[in-house]
Amino acid sequence: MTTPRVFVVTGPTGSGKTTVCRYLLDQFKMPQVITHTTRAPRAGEVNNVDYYFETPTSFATKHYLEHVTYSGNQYGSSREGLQAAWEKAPLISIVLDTAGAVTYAQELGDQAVVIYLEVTQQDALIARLTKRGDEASRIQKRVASKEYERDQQLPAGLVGHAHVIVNDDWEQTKTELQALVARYQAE
Ligand SMILES: Nc1ncnc2c1ncn2[C@@H]1O[C@H](COP(=O)(O)OP(=O)(O)OP(=O)(O)O)[C@@H](O)[C@H]1O
Ligand SMILES: Nc1nc2c(ncn2[C@@H]2O[C@H](COP(=O)(O)O)[C@@H](O)[C@H]2O)c(=O)[nH]1
Repeated sequence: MTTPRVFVVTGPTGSGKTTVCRYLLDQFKMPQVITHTTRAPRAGEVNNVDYYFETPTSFATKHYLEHVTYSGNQYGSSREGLQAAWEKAPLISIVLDTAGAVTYAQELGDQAVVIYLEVTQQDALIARLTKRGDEASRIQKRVASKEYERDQQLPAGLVGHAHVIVNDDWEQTKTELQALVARYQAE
């Protein structure tokens, strides 16, 4: 029987965290934990699917396992969200910034399978955000944030715990993800 675990997908903005979780859902039926945010939806994002989009007032009423401020917006995830996803499948995923990933590793231990995504060329990250359709002003604000700088490196608290995947080549990334899922499906 597969042990319940959460794949915590973290890394810099634009590194492919959301893309990886979509792939895990499509390919392996791994439900994604939906988190809460006060940021405005991007084009095509849907409330209760991509995020629970909150006002600052409604955000404050929720009970979080962890919450952070990222580039001026608030984000948070709950134990209830994890349980709801685990009711559907033993292997689930969540997208978090590196501060959230450190908290999950501390709180959940081996139940948290942390994947740190990185991209060799930093220019590629900004090009990907532009291609994704992010407004230039939002990209500039994000790139100037201290969280952006921080997430460029694997935090000390995740060294020896995280699986590092260089997401330059999507085909190679898929191969590494397939191996990781197979390993945890068998444990
Ligand atoms: N290996 C890859 N090669 C090229 N483009 C990629 C690759 N992986 C993801 N992308 C593209 O890069 C863009 C950013 O990816 P994604 O939204 O998954 O990043 P993210 O890490 O979730 O970003 P953020 O933290 O800003 O939400 C998307 O348009 C996605 O299609
Ligand atoms: N610690 C947490 N980080 C979260 C959560 N939900 C999303 N995120 C991370 O925030 C940034 C920005 O996300 P974006 O969708 O605005 O690009 C990114 O690193 C996400 O991984 C959360 O609940 N907790």
